[in-house]
Amino acid sequence: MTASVSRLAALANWLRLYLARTGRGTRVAMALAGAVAALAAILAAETARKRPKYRGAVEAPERSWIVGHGIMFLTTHETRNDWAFYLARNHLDLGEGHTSHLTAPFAPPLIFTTSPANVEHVLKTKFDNYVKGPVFADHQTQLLGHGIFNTDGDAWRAQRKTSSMIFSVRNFRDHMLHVFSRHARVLVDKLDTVAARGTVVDLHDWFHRFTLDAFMEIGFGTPVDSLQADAPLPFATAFDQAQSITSKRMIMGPVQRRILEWWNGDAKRLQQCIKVTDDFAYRLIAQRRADPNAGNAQDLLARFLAMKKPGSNQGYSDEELRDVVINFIIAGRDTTAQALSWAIFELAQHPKVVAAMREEIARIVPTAFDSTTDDGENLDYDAVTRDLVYVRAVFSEALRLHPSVPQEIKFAIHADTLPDGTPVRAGDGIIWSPYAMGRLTELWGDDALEFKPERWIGENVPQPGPYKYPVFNAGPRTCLGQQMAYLEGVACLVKLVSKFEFEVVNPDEVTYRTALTLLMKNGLKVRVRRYVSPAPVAA
Ligand code: HEM
Repeated sequence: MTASVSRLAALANWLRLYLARTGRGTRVAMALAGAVAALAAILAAETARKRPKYRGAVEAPERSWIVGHGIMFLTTHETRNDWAFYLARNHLDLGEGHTSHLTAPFAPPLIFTTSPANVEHVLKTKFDNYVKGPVFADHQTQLLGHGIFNTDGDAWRAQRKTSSMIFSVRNFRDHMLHVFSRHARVLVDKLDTVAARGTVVDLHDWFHRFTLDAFMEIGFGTPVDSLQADAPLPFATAFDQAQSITSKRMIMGPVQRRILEWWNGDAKRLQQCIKVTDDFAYRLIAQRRADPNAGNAQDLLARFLAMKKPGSNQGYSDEELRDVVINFIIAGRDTTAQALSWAIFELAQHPKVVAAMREEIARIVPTAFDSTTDDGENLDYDAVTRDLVYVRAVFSEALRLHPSVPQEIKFAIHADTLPDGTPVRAGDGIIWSPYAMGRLTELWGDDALEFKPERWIGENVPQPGPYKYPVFNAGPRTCLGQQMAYLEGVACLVKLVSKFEFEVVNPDEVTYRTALTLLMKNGLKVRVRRYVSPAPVAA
């Protein structure tokens, strides 16, 4: 921002000196007016070209003359998800349904929907017609390369097949649960120390370190022990910043984003961040290639190292493995760390929910309250994956209001019609917002904005299904790690809630930073106290 202002000031100063020296004020003013008029005409024509010309295509509100929703896109970046909710709410209140059009000069034409039927159509029924495509690739390739989040077709299928091998029930039960429990134990010990001192900690940062440590072991067979370090790893800081910069591109055309990023310095910042994340990934790959025992390992990277590329006799190159590492760190670290952060944020404001969790934990895994035993290794798999119904509901409910992937986009290959009758042209982008969908009374009832795990529980309570609740995506590209996320999230919540009380010291500052995932912009600063469970009443 400051750089932009000083560039503008320098330009104005140069113009002032030039006019004073040459005495060409009138001619320059006329030329400038002509240039502004020409630019306005180009922008208006470009925006009009993107506008739907057929009946039944309703434009989203908040449209400006000449640039469509362009100004809204730019000015609402910081509050992107709430803007999506506002847009959906406003559109529904106007009686215009769940789907609207967004237009801006040089951006791809976009259809924004919160309709579960439309989401099902895009993610499952017409899966082959809706792809990540070249626009998404233009935005994300710098960071994600050709990893699983940023590919379609055979390249995606091959990566999905290889990576799905680690997500087996046997691996969950015999390996992952123990890894999560062990790293959660480190977190508990650290929290114990700060509870004794009464210091404030940023739990958001600690959760990212916890999930990174666990995933580095599970995914790449390489411990990093970042929870033990005094500060976040430089890699992690660079990674978060790179995500934030690339997510701004979501609604920009290629020319527009290049100019803007050059102007505001993001282009240079992104390059620097990617250098840090790449160095981290390449070091990891070199270590594994040099490890004589790597051949016996069963982790994700080991499987890719041992694999030949589809239709070829060659193994994956370092560049391709770099893409695997970066994509899976986003998948395995960020999403679950953020779900845990938002869950604790909600729990700190809902003591009755915490009491209900403790009641369930006391019934099903009572050893969790015992600080003298290392319950870490002993958490029961069936308890975590099946019996702790209320704790699981807390995790689902936190994700409903705060989905780790708050917004998604796919592009149409061929013209089509959505189930609600909205026509789609070839090349149109379809955006849906799990964040907005999770808050709509039309989908969740009058108490949609309340944090209420009870809504998930009960014999006759229908589960929402993945299209009304597309938090884990759905269809052939459904999240591969959903079960793993619940395993990690529930195990961690059991340990934390049975041992600590959390007071959020910056509740008014807690908000998201617009990025691919739902990072907390100012962290989650908490004061921690040891929870002492009441002594059992003698019968
Ligand atoms: C609360 C936690 C999680 C949430 C909310 C979540 C959500 C999602 C979403 C929305 C997608 C679709 C992204 C897209 O295509 O643009 C996705 C895909 C994926 N997720 Fe997760 N995820 C979570 C945890 C995990 C974990 C722990 C892993 C394990 C590594 C994982 C692995 C994946 C993979 C590999 C894909 C790509 C699937 C494909 O394109 O075929 N996720 N996830």
